[in-house]
This record gives sequence, C-alpha cells and structure tokens, in this order.
Amino acid sequence: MAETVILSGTTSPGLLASLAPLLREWLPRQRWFAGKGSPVTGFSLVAGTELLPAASRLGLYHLLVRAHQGAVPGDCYQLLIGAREALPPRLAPALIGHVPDGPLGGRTVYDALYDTRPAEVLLEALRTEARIGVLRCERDPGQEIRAGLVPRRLTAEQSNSSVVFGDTFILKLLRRVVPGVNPDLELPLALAREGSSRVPAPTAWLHADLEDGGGESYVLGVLQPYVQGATDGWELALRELAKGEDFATEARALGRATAEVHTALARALPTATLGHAQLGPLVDGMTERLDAAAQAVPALRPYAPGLRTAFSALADLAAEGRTWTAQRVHGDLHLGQCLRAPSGEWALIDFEGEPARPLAERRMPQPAVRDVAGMLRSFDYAALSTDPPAPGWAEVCRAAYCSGYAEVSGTDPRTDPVLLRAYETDKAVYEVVYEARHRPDWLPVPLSAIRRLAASDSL
Ligand SMILES: Nc1ncnc2c1ncn2[C@@H]1O[C@H](COP(=O)(O)OP(=O)(O)O)[C@@H](O)[C@H]1O
Ligand SMILES: O=P(O)(O)O[C@H]1O[C@H](CO)[C@@H](O[C@H]2O[C@H](CO)[C@@H](O)[C@H](O)[C@H]2O)[C@H](O)[C@H]1O
Repeated sequence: MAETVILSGTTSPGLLASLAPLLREWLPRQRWFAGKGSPVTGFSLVAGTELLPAASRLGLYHLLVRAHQGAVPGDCYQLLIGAREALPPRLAPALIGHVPDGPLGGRTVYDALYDTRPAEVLLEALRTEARIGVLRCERDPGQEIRAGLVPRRLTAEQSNSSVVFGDTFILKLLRRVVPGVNPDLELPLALAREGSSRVPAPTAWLHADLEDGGGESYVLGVLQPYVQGATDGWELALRELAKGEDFATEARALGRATAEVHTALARALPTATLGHAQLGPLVDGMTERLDAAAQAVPALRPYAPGLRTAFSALADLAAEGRTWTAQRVHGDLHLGQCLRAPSGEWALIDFEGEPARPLAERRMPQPAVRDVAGMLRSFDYAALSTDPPAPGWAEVCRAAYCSGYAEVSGTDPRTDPVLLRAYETDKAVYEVVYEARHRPDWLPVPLSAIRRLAASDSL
C-alpha cells in the first residue's frame, strides 16, 4: 500500500460550486438519496475535508453536503469524492462527471468509496484514531485492526454504503446524516457491553464535530467485524422457497435470536410503561402515517378506513386501562437484517431503524412487538416474491418465529393480537410508501397484506 498522506485542511471554497452541476444530476440517482420526487435546486457545504491533496494523482475529499430541494431545508449527505485525470474502467460505475473549471478543473470526479486507496485511507484513519479537520475516529481498544487489509466493495442493495476489508471488517458509511446519537452505533455498543454475541460489536467509528450539531456530533460510519461466509435471512428464505422447503426451523431460531437481543436491550437501556397517556401519541403517529401514505399512494386509499380500526382498537384497549412495556428495539427488523453464520448462529445487523423517521423517534422505547411485526411481514414478502406465491409457507414461518420468541422471552407475541395487528399494519403502511418510492414493481406485496389487515379484526 502506498504511504497514506492525510491532510487536515478544509477544502477550497470553490470546490462545491464546481461540483454542484454534476452532483445535481448524480445525487438523485443514488439509491440512498432520500429526497426522491423533487429536484435538487442547490447545495451548501456543511463541512469539507481534504484527505488526499488535490495536486496528487488522486485527490480525495470528504464532504458533508446539504442538498436543497425548493423551500425545504435539505438533508445532509456524506460523500467521498475522488478526483483523477481519467477513470480506469473498473471505476466507470462510480463516475460522477468531468469538472470543466474551478479547483478541480480538467479532472474526473467519482464516488471514491469503492476505490481501493480511498477506502484504505478511511481504514487507516479509523485504525489510528485520527482527527482530520472536523472528522474524529474512535475505536474499541479491546479489538485489534490490522494495517493493510484489502478493501472490496459490497454489492448488496443498501440504504447506505459499505466496504469489506480483507473479509475481517465491514465499514458502513452512513449517507444521510444528522447530528445526535445514532442507534446503529448506540445499540450494538450497548449490546456488546451486555456481552451479547447476537450483534457484531463495533470496532471503530467515525464522527464529525460541527457547530451546527448543537453540541452533538454526527455519526458518519461504523466499522464492525465481518461475519465470514454468512448468508442473510432473505437469501436463505428464497433459496428454501425455491427448493419447496419450509423455513420453520430457521424461523424459530430467528425468533429466539430476536428475543435474546430484546432481553439484552431491555437490560442495557431504559424501559418504560405505556398507558393511556403514552399510547395516544403513539396511535396518533400510526394514524398520521397512514393518512400521509394514503395521500402519497392512491392504491392504499380504499383500505384506509379498515386499517384505521387496527389503530383505534389499540387505543380502545389503552382507554380500558391496559398497559404495555416499552424498550429499545431494532426498529427495522426484516430477513435481510439477519445473518446466518456457517455455524448456524444468527446475528442481527443494521440498528439504524427506519431511516426516514427522525432520530429522536427512532430512539424512543417501543413495544418489542414492533420488531416481531417487521419479521412477520418479511416472511410474507418472501412467500409472495416467488412464483407461484406460497402464502402457507409464510404462515408456518410466522408461527415458528413467534414460538421461538416465546421460548426465550416467555411472551408469545400472538397473545396480544390487537397490539400485533396495529404494529403489522403500521409496518405494511411504511412498506407501501417505501415500495412506491423505491421499487414500484413490489407494491403488490405490501398491498396484499394491507388487504388482509384492513379486513381482519385480529390476526
Ligand atoms: N457484520 C457483517 N458481516 C457480514 N456482512 C454484513 C455485516 N454487516 C452488514 N453486512 C452485509 O451488508 C449489507 C448491508 O448492511 P446494512 O447494515 O443492512 O446496511 P444498510 O443500512 O445500508 O442497508 C447486509 O445486507 C449484509 O449483507
Ligand atoms: O435498507 P434497509 O435494509 O434498511 O431497509 C429498507 O429496504 C428494505 C428492502 O431492501 C425494506 O424491506 C422490505 O423488503 C424486504 C425484501 O426486500 C422484506 O424482507 C422486508 O420485510 C420489507 O420491509 C425495508 O422496509 C426498508 O426500510
């Protein structure tokens, strides 16, 4: 590996101006761009850090850029921009464009995360706990990071962007970033402190300390051990479906793993009791999300009255004096967030929660059934994405998962069907919006659950 020269300078003021026309085209095409549907009207630089000097063969810039979309104050995105004379063919998919003038005039710029040297620069910064301008790296002193691990791009469909180093570590760079404690770091750290082996323990992490954070830093990325040879639950489920096999044994193991993580989270972090006063805002939130979703996705509208009964039934129980325990949860649990190691053990990943929700909301204690509902939806997804669909397969998985969950936690989620239906409905509504926005061909999958949930008084 060439010697890594890390500069601590901020970027030149003209840099963003020269990149803006290219970013305006490129950014909305990225899977992780959250503002799809309305054009980017401008950019402002939140922070810029030169990691490799502009004058060298490869210039490298870490940028935090706010994308403006009309009058709406835009989201802040993390970009790693490389600048070269010309791009080698292997980097063609990362092309952002050719800069005509300004500090990078005549250079070709690209998404540098998937280039070897820039990824090495990031790993070296994490390994050495570097401070570079506004960027600050921290690491777990108990875990060793070997120098010189070879990076490779992760090709999975993602909300963020990840690089694997030597099959030993995986670095996830968060793309849409906000100041404040990020559950994707907070929860795995808390679980590691509890001694849980169900979640890879963070090895090192990257922050930005900025004035606009109101005293809180931005979490920009997390490095964690890579589970070698793992298969994710989604892939595994589809494989079994294709073979005509059931997935009950794995579903039950997943239920047990989920309950173990919930038990550890309830020990590690504050819990709460939800009564009538707390349930009100929670149910209001579900109803508001449904209304907003019905506005955005016309196909949902005919089912909205039936779906509202899922939420009002929960409010009625609270009015009668029922209470529920709330705790920190995963927040976006589905088969793709579960990794099965070759040993057969399941691990859970990606504790960011639903990226579209505000951080404060994602960090609130919630009924653990929220994650259970996410997994139940996922079995449905798998069963409906095969040809021909296999709805009975999903039923068996759902039952096995709940049984496994009950074996460890002592509580079978099916014993509270009103709560489960409310959370499953909330999740299916979220999925309708998600699919309409990102994968319109998949919209029929959550819509089929919507039909069922709108028609049923319980599960
Ligand atoms: N610790 C890990 N070991 C092995 N693979 C991992 C690990 N963490 C993540 N992955 C892989 O990376 C993918 C994306 O990770 P994830 O945390 O879900 O990112 P995103 O938030 O961008 O969706 C996962 O689907 C999985 O295939
Ligand atoms: O990117 P994330 O993994 O954080 O989650 C988002 O994308 C998921 C799709 O990749 C989406 O999950 C939905 O589709 C899955 C199948 O592809 C299915 O297993 C899930 O049950 C379903 O919710 C997830 O909702 C979204 O937040």
